[in-house]
Amino acid sequence: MNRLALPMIRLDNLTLGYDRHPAVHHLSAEIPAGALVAVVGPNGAGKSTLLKGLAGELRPIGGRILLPELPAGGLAYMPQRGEIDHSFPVSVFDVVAMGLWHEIGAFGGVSREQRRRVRAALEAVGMAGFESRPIGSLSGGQLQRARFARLMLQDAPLILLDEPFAAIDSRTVDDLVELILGWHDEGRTILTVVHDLEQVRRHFPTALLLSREPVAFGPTAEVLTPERLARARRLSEAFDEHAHECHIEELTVAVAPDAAAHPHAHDHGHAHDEGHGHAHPHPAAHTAPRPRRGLPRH
Ligand SMILES: Nc1ncnc2c1ncn2[C@@H]1O[C@H](COP(=O)(O)OP(=O)(O)OP(=O)(O)O)[C@@H](O)[C@H]1O
Repeated sequence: MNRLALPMIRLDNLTLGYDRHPAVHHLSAEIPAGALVAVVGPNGAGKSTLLKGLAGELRPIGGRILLPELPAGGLAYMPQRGEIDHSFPVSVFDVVAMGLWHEIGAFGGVSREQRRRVRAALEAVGMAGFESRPIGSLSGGQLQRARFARLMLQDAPLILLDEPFAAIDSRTVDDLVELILGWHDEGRTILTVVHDLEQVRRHFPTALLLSREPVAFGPTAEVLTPERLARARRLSEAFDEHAHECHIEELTVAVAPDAAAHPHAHDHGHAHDEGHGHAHPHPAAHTAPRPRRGLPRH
């Protein structure tokens, strides 16, 4: 069977948001296993929110996230880089070794073989010799390399990266892009939030253009057209930040195989395949609680 034919991620009319205010909605898509997808869109488009939902950190307000091919512990998520406490007394080695947590558990020690793997991961990101350095002493680019090393140790088939190239030097960006392309060659499924559209055009075969709803999903050259980018900007400007969940009728029929119920969903013919009988919900996110009320505001 063609490995690329299997959906790694399936979104069914998904709505994600905060305090029941949608941040991104009407999102339906099938992302095949092995895809390398750039998630793009204007500020506030819902890109980070989508990744949080996929990572199980945010429960859907409506619709479903299905990860039919994902083994337990098979998802590695790298959120946006936050501030780090520079007085935090932990070494680069220890931070990177946290990538082995699913093997080691909360109280386990690191074996000789695992130490070797931590060192190999540091070497792969160009950080050999930095093992004993306090994490707080690293530059922004070095810290991002260390975070990539930690992610590598998770050895996950599904990788979610939120703005991994933000505020780092171009040499580091090039190295991190190479690592991502290597993971893609290994057959992993990768979703990366990227702001630089030139980078997306150069390196990412597939793009998902979001603007509070999906604008387009498919081959990058077909997604990043001037018309679609303009539409994304218009949608973003028109979005009502304070709207409650809308089109409740749609949300309650989210699992019905009726593409007409979510017309924005398949801009590039990524039609639903209702035949994946082995699909099981995401362990953390899955189905939304039943919507309580609807205010069809737009
Ligand atoms: N924790 C939160 N609580 C409430 N609202 C939030 C929260 N996080 C994000 N939002 C809102 O959700 C919407 C989508 O935000 P999100 O961070 O997903 O967008 P984004 O596309 O990643 O934006 P950017 O490119 O600026 O990082 C925005 O209106 C944002 O203000």
